[in-house]
Amino acid sequence: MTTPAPRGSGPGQEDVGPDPGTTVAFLGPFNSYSHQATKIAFPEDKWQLEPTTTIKEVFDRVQSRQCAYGVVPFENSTHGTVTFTLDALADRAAAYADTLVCDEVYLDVHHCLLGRSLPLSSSSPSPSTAPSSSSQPHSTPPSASSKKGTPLVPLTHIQRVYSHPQALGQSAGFLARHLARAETVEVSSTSRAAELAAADPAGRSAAVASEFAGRALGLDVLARCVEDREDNTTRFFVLRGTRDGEEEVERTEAGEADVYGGRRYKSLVSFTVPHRRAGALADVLDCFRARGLNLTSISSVPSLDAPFQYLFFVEFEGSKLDDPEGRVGGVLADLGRVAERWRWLGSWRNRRGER
Ligand SMILES: O=C(O)C(=O)C[C@]1(C(=O)O)C=C[C@@H](O)C=C1
Repeated sequence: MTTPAPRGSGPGQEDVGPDPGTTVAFLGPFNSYSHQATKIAFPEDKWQLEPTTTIKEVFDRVQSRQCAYGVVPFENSTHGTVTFTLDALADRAAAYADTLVCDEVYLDVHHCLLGRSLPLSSSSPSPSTAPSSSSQPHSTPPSASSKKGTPLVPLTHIQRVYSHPQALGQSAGFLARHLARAETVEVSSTSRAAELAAADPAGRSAAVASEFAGRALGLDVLARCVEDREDNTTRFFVLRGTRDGEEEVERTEAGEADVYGGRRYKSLVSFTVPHRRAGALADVLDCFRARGLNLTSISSVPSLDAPFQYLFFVEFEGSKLDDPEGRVGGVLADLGRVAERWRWLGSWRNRRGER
C-alpha cells in the first residue's frame, strides 16, 4: 500500500474546508521562509495552510491531529541546526510520541535588507550610527547598483535591524561590514521583522527578510542577497502524526527499483548512551558502519537528565519501511542493545538535489 504523500497528492485534496485532513501548520506569519517552503510541498489550491507563532505550536497541532501535516525549519547550510526544532524532536516530556518526520523540503534562501531608503522624519541621520561603506548618493536608483550584498542606498539612518536569529546569523558578515553600530534585535520570524521595520514611524529600522515579505508591506529593498554565502539553503522537515494500521512512509512506486541502494530515503533516530562508559557513542555509530548505512547528519542537545549529558540525533540513508535487505531494521535492533534509550523519528524520501 502506498501512503499518500504531501506535494498535492494527499488525502482530501479536493476539499479545502476546515477538515483537519487538509490543513498544514507552518511557522508564520505568512511570507516567512517557512511559508515559502510549505507552498512547495503543499500547493495552496489543495491545502489549507495555517501559520503558527512558534515551532513548538507546529508540533502541538500535528500531535493533536488539529493539522494533518506541519512544516518546520531543521537546518541551514550556513548557520547550522534550528535549536527549537531539535528541542521539540528531543521530546523530553514525551509530548510528541505520535509525531514523525515524513518528508523534507530544500529552499534556497536569499535575504534582503528591507526598510526605508530615507528616514521618514525630516531630521538628519543619527550621529550614533556608523557611516555606510556605500558611497552612492541617495538619489541613485536601486537598479544602478544591484551588486549582491552591497547596499543600494546609504544606510546611515538605520539604527536597528530586526530578524530571526537564523537570518541574522546567515547575514553576520554583511551586518558587520555595513551596519556595525546598528542594534540587532532577534524576533520570531523574518516576516515579523519586516512588519516591525514597516511599523517604525521614523523609518530608522530595517529587517533581514525575503523580498517577498518586503513587497507585501511596501518596504524598500536597501540591499539584496545579504547572506554571507551564495549557496545559503534551509532544509525543512514535514511532520505528520502516526496512523494506526497503516504503513508509515511513502514507498517506492510499485515496480520502481531502489536503484540508489537505500539513498532514495533518509531516516532519523535519537538516542542517549551511558555517559560514563568510554566508547559508548562510538559503539552506536559503529552499528551504522557495520551495516553500510551512510550517515547524513549528526547533532546533539542537552538531555536534561543531568548537566552536560546529551541526547544525540543521527540521520542516515535508508528507510525503515522500504528495507529489502533488512539493514535499517537491523540497525534499529542494534540500537535497542547498544543505546541507553532510543527512538525512530521517521523515514522519508531524500529530496536533496531535486531542485
Ligand atoms: O523566519 C522565517 O522566515 C522562517 O521561516 C524561519 C527560518 C529558520 O528558522 O531557519 C527559516 C529559514 C531561514 O533560514 C531563516 C529563518
